[in-house]
Amino acid sequence: QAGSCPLPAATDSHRKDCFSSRPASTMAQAIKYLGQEEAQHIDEELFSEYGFSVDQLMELAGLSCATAVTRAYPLTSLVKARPSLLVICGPGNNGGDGLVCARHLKLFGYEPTILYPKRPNKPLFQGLTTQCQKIEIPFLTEMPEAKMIDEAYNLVIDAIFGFSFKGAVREPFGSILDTLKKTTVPIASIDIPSGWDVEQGSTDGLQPDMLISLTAPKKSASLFKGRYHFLGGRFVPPGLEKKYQLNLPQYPGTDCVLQL
Ligand SMILES: NC(=O)C1=CN([C@@H]2O[C@H](COP(=O)(O)OP(=O)(O)OC[C@H]3O[C@@H](n4cnc5c(N)ncnc54)[C@H](OP(=O)(O)O)[C@@H]3O)[C@@H](O)[C@H]2O)[C@@H](O)CC1
Ligand SMILES: [K+]
Repeated sequence: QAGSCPLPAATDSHRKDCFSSRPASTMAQAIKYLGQEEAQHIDEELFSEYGFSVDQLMELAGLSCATAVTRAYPLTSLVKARPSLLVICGPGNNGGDGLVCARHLKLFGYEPTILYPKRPNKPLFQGLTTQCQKIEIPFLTEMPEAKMIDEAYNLVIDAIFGFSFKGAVREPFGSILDTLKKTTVPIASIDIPSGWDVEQGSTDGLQPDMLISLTAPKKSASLFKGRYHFLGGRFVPPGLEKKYQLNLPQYPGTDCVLQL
């Protein structure tokens, strides 16, 4: 394909620009890290102005998360005999992303188990729960002890809180996060490490090994110290990206995730 590039002596960066849908000038600008209100405005606009439904975007978000997990922790890299994962889902849409992620990971050959202690009484979440139950993903009735988690699972997926988290953590999630802090298995956090202030992070909170930022990273992601930071949620319309000056990097080919 390189022969079709109109630039003379196409270097790698020239080639990238040739096959990019955006002008070269925007590619160098740094990706924007969003504040809490800005993330919520973008979310609302996707529904109100752009006509998306929650379940549509949740499906794409959860698929991105499952795909990113397969990149960072391929089946062949897992240390336990079984490809077991613990997915902990919270009471909002971050928890919904976790349910979708668990379903895809099961189809990708992993063995997820879900903890979903506070379930919203809404058809969307009931449907996502049924879908997981029907493909024989087990649901735990209580949070295991840290030692048991370290023995049983290769990875914990943290889908407890996302960009709407505020204030002091309420139960049962305070105890769940306290237990998670005592575990040594890697943690992959969806959108925000749960318990972190969306903008300021947390000095004594979770220290996940992986962060999957959805749509665009939030401000606290600049404090993430783990090994893998991925961007997912490849559904942002160009008009919205421009309005909020997100400066999103180009996803490779047809991929739904990108390692930052
Ligand atoms: N456009 C996008 O990018 C898309 C984003 N998506 C995903 O949605 C996520 C945002 O979802 P969200 O707005 O539903 O909020 P989320 O963060 O899950 O939490 C809300 C829940 O937590 C609770 N809660 C809050 N604070 C608490 C506390 N201190 N202690 C205890 N509980 C607390 C709060 O309870 P309440 O205050 O209502 O009692 C409520 O039940 C986002 O991060 C991304 O993952 C995708 O699905 C689709 C496209
Ligand atoms: K999270």
